[in-house]
Amino acid sequence: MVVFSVPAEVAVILLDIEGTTTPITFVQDTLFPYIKDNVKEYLRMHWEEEECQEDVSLLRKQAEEDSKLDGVVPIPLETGNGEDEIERVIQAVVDNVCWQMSLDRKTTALKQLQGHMWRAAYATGRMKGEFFEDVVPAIRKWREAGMKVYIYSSGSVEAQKLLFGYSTEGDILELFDGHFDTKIGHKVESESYRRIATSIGCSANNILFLTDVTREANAAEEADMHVAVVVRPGNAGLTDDEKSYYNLITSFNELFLPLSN
Ligand SMILES: CSCCC(=O)C(=O)COP(=O)(O)O
Ligand SMILES: [Mg+2]
Repeated sequence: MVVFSVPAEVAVILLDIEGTTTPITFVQDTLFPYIKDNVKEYLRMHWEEEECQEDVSLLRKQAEEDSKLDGVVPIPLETGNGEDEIERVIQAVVDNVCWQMSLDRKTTALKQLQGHMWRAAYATGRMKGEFFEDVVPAIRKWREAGMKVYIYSSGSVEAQKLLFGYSTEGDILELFDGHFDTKIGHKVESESYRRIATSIGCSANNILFLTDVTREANAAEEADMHVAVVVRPGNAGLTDDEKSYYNLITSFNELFLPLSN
């Protein structure tokens, strides 16, 4: 087993979700199809609610920002409250969501709606968050060794809390000291990682970030975080240059903590 020795200055482990704690297949085959299959019904049921209208406004604003992109679906304002008019706007929202999902976009607007939609699926037991088998035991060990553990995912904080709160391992939210999503900034921008360090109250070099995406690893490294790239079944392949540049781990068990020396 290859071992990555965590530098002594690291006191915080920051984790990505998809491709790091959780198989990409769970996201692609369970979480995302639920959205595509249920978005129209969800919008019809919740249309009059404030939360739903806030989600739609955010999606509309995002569509305006995306107006130059190929295939973008604009979301018109309702010009009345007749059933046909509401149905016309709902259809535009559905088409916009499906367009964004076809590109696996990580916009805050899309992720916010998804988080709200998954609430019912988790609460009724229709879905349970899944993790690679090494994940939960390793996090428990890190915490016993005094590490703080945070999540940083494109999935909204609400979606993250559902995944860890309703999981195959039960409610494991207590294992985390906090959560970050794209409200702090996008995962490929180094400024996001600086803000996370400030928010946690430590230096960036006190943090080790684990992710499957090298553009995210690169941004974190630029902000002075330590990084390791997680190689899991089903993740995108890495180039030879990436394989030789980054510290790679295939399981959280490959992290060797300074306190366990
Ligand atoms: C609770 S996260 C749901 C998965 C998701 O929507 C997503 O975008 C995951 O992205 P990540 O940044 O964790 O790779
Ligand atoms: Mg990921």
